[in-house]
Amino acid sequence: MSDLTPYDAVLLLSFGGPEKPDDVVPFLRNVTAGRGIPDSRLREVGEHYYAFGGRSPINDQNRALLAELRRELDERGADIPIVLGNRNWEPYLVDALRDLHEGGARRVLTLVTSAYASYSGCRQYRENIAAALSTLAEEGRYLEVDKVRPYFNDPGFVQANIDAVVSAYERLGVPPSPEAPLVFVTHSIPTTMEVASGAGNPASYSGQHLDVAAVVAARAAEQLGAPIPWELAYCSRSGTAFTPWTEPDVNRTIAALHADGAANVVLAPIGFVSDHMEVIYDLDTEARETADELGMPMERAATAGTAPAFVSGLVDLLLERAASERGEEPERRTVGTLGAWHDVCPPGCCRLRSGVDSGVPAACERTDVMTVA
Ligand SMILES: CC1=C(CCC(=O)O)c2cc3nc(cc4[nH]c(cc5[nH]c(cc1n2)c(C)c5CCC(=O)O)c(CCC(=O)O)c4C)C(CCC(=O)O)=C3C
Ligand SMILES: [Fe+2]
Repeated sequence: MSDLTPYDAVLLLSFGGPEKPDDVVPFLRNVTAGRGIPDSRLREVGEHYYAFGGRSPINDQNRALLAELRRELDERGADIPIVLGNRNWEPYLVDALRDLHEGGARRVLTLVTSAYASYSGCRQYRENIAAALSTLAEEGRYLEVDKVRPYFNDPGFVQANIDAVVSAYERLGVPPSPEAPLVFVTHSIPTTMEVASGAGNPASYSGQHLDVAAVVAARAAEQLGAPIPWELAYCSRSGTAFTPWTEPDVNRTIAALHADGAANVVLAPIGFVSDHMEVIYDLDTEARETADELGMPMERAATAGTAPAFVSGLVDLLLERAASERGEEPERRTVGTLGAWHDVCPPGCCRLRSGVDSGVPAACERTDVMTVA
């Protein structure tokens, strides 16, 4: 019998995506909320979605992950509700929390579908939680919500990525070498966000990826029996050309490797937890076109998705956090050199810009305020 006390519900919190063409503009209006971008521009931004029938695979992938988490919790005898809530689409976060409250939940543990710590993957979700809690408080519904620490260096998540890289080389049929290097890929972010992600933390967003990449490459190399030359590249840059974002772009990296004599390439999207739009468009469509034009056979490694090692690692993290809240000292398992991230973010953690307090309230953060009884 696994104990998730003091929690009485688990929330899987994600980005959300459109399910049909008519959803695309309203979805993008949510993503870009408050920036007043005209619908005509949103339809252009939505081209990737329309090219896939107006449907993102992300919601199906989250429902599949939810089902696997449910199965794993049942298997361990953890009788606790688990539901899905999204930042930008149905089921919306606020509705998911309201349903949980209606069902009697008062203390909720959240798992976000971002493994790495940055504004996009950490604080922005915590801002969404704070906003939802404030709406619910106006309805007289009070909940306490915690969030599981960033899990990029969780042994389960990393194992799923090691297995995926080994399988990708097996499909490629060419062992790793300078002729068949490995490119780890993640989401590009503005460099201001990258700098802010490292403030007060053991590593920035890109530093976290480099640490995971080193472990994945070393362990996969052991299994494949050859060292793996690797690099970290980025995809899905947006914003204007005047704003610097983390580089190099994956297409540029593929071309540079080709120029240096690589005849094949393996892409490993370690920055994403499932094969959503950024993966199927930016990698399986765009990067594949780049590799095809260069005549380079390319294999794209799977994302963690619903790999048993990943799912089991996530449930370990839920149990770990519950134990910590009960005042126990559970083992905080990690791989790599960085160690376990904080359970509760320090004030100012993962800001949009370093040193700039946006004034937007964020939940799951230490208040560092003395309360007088
Ligand atoms: C680091 C990061 C992750 C990885 C961590 C994680 O997995 O959470 C991520 C995930 C995702 N990003 C997604 C989609 C979008 N991201 C956008 C815009 C942006 N992302 C950013 C960063 C990230 N984003 C940033 C700095 C922006 C620009 C500022 C802004 O606009 O906030 C835009 C707006 C249009 C555009 O600018 O291109 C869209 C539509 C989807 C859904 C995919 C689907 O539907 O399958 C997912 C999972
Ligand atoms: Fe954070």
